[in-house]
Amino acid sequence: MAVFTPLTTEQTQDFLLHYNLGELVSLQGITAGIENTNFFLNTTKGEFVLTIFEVLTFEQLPFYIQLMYHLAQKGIKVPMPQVRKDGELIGHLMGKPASIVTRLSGGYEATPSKTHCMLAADIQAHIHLATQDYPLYQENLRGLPWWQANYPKIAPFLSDELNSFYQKALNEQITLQESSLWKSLPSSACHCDLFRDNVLFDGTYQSPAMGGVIDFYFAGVDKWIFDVAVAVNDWCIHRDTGEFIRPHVKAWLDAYHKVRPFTKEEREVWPQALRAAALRFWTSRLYDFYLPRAAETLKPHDPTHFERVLQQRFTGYIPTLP
Ligand SMILES: Nc1ncnc2c1ncn2[C@@H]1O[C@H](COP(=O)(O)OP(=O)(O)OP(=O)(O)O)[C@@H](O)[C@H]1O
Ligand SMILES: N[C@@H](CCO)C(=O)O
Repeated sequence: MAVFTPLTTEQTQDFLLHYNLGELVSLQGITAGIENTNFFLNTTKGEFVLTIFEVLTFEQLPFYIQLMYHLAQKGIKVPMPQVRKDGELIGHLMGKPASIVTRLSGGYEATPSKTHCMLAADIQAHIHLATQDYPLYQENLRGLPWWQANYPKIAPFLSDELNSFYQKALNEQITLQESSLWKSLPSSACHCDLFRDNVLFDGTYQSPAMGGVIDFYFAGVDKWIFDVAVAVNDWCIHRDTGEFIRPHVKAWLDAYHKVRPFTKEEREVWPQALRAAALRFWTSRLYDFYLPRAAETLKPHDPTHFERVLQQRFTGYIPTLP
């Protein structure tokens, strides 16, 4: 369903000529994604994923692809972009940018246990530490300025009650993110979309092992605490209510803290960071729901889910940081 750009055997073989990856063995379209065309690509040299970028441009891609390369080189389990014979990581295929990365093993876990949370938190903390010396800069393109720019487009679709709720949350973030406290928090290139479907696990449900983190295409420089908030708002909740599953969120925060200890300032802003993370996805989901892209054929994610998560982060249980 989501193979927007099909490829023939010959086109794939021609593209492979730009790499030292051996001969084509098989190519199979992946139907899961909604942004790009992805294929599992097997060659005589190994198993890879070939991506044709449907939305991101050639100029926008280096930040994301080099970031994966930077992390993979440091031994963090993320797809390793393959270097072409011309030394580049990105090429052209069917008039669109395209790359080949290593295929990670495992699958994503729809119902993560405490152990899955600990493994994902551990790799998140290692990613944060490892991007401190990443030289490319791009702010989180789905950060506060994006919410402010796009709220007026969404507002006409919302009830008065939801508009006041949205504005209350947005105003809190404007005050917070202008503060010297927020600006002083540790930051570097973050995944910014570390949801369950972007982490692969090997092993069994009872005894999982980290397969790796995928889909870095919302990555940007942001506060580490925001990235943690994004993750726990997805991994550690009851999906029907948005409430935290307390043992899961505790497991996440403890595992992260063991690798990269939280600071006093982060403890101070934590409840607001959780609301920032909920507002970020409520905004993008409202935007995609009411203002879908012209060519979009797939069902957008449910915005009311993040409305509930945000409500919970104002009135419900907030875990304390270790
Ligand atoms: N390097 C990889 N190794 C193993 N599997 C991968 C890899 N990259 C992608 N996949 C598989 O392809 C699926 C779709 O990939 P991805 O999530 O990146 O799609 P997308 O269209 O780029 O983004 P989105 O999830 O935002 O729609 C994943 O769920 C995963 O199963
Ligand atoms: N994780 C986002 C989708 C973008 O990958 C969401 O659930 O709204």
